[in-house]
Amino acid sequence: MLKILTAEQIRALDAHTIMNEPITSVDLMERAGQAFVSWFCRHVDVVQTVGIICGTGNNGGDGLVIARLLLTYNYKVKVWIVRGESKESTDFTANLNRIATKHLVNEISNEQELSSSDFTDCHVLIDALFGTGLSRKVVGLQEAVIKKMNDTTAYKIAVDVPSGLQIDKPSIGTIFKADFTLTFQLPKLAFLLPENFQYVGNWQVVRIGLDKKFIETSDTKHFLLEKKDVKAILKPRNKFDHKGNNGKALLIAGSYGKMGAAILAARAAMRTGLGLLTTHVPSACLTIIQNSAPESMASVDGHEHYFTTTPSCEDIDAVGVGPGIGLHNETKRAFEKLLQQSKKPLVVDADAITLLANHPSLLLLLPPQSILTPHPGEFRRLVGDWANDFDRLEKQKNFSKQIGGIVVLKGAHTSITSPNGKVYFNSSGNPGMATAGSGDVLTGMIMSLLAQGYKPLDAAIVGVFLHGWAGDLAVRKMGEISLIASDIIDFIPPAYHDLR
Ligand SMILES: NC(=O)C1=CN([C@@H]2O[C@H](COP(=O)(O)OP(=O)(O)OC[C@H]3O[C@@H](n4cnc5c(N)ncnc54)[C@H](O)[C@@H]3O)[C@@H](O)[C@H]2O)[C@@H](O)CC1
Ligand SMILES: [K+]
Repeated sequence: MLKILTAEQIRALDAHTIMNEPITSVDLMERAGQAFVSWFCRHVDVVQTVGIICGTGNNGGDGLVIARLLLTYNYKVKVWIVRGESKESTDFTANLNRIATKHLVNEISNEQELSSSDFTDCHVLIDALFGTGLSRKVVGLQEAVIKKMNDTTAYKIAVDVPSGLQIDKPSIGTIFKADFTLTFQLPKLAFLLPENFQYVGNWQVVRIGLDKKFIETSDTKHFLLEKKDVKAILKPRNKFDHKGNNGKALLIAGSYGKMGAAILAARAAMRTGLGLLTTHVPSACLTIIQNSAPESMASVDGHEHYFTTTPSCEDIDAVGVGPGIGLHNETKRAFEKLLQQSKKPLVVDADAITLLANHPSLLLLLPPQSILTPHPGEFRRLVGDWANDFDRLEKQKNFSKQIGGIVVLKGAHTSITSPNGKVYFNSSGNPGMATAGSGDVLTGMIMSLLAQGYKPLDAAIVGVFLHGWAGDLAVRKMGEISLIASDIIDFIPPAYHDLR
């Protein structure tokens, strides 16, 4: 699990590494520059002209290291130093002195120099204006430089952080729009929020050897999940296992015309390793579920077309409710009865979430540790609108606390919040998974894991990561455009295989 630290914590981490490794700050800067260049040389052809725009702080210092190293690898490099009110940092100055080919370095100290600076013949632009030291909105000359960079057609790469982006709070003003951000040592919170994708682009972490112990002891509530975290949670199968001890689940899903949701969730639950599944369906839909998910038993509702009669949860390890059930009054009443009789955590999705939003008194009936899996639209119905994605995250944390349960807010980097305020961001998955039924598959998977005895938070973490990983395997064969929800189910087995 990668910890996500604030800008202040990262500054302390840098300082601690310099003191304790020990390493001089200029050598640490060299290491950061080398890490950047090692990635760069593997991804950018040497025939490309590279423009590097540097501030006069340490981010700019990184830019100068990168310039010097790229020159040794025979890239055609042009450097622009943007001068503002801030003084040169010591390591910036040291690295400026190390550049032998001074004629490649241009200065931008005023609007006039900016207008005569031509970035247009650069194939690649590297932004080293501001990094984690940004403390306020970018204005004046620096803002004009960022705008000019954004206006070019060059492939844009940010060093550590796109200039103008605050890493741990909402940003205002002009921000560099990177196609790619190579960030040092740890992921940054802002990178995980949808509103910042336009600035951060795709991103990757490169390690620069910052102090591991300091990171381990740093306090944070934000984490990025890695494959090895999920591997560590997975339970092995036992030689003497039988279907009875691999979990019994009850899925309440589907209605007339929306049976696909039930089928996808049921099939995903079985592929995720469930022992026994009962799917509760309207009477007119019995044949559909029996034909499409033969591994599931069926429980038949009193109504032909939608959920009205609450099945018994006795002897059931986990219940999943919501996909495709609709919003009828009788469905609301049956759902309410289900909540009243449930003693164990439930997995609540889709229409069941909308019922909770439409009838907030139902929230009080949710068993503790229940898992809600809203998409942003459903989440908005639950908590109202948000001012920005940091605010959305706060609302998600507060809502988890309020219901004493786990909220899985779906999207790229799905966030999983637990009542103790911790947030786990997913690192698997791809845009191909933004397709009808993908959420139903996730519900089936999480319900399956919960029934198999995973703790609710673990069921959510494993379910979300495995779902994304299956999607990542599926996309290689199917492509982003053609991928459909059933493909995700088909790739659960190799995804499990990869994680074992
Ligand atoms: N400190 C270290 O040991 C290391 C730092 N590294 C690099 O250093 C960066 C952080 O460097 P700095 O702390 O020097 O800060 P930056 O280089 O991000 O910013 C430089 C300075 O600009 C000023 N400033 C902030 N916001 C401004 C604004 N809106 N308009 C005008 N001026 C503004 C501040 O005085 C700030 O210190 C990291 O992002 C990373 O790239 C790396 O070299 C790794 C090691
Ligand atoms: K930058």
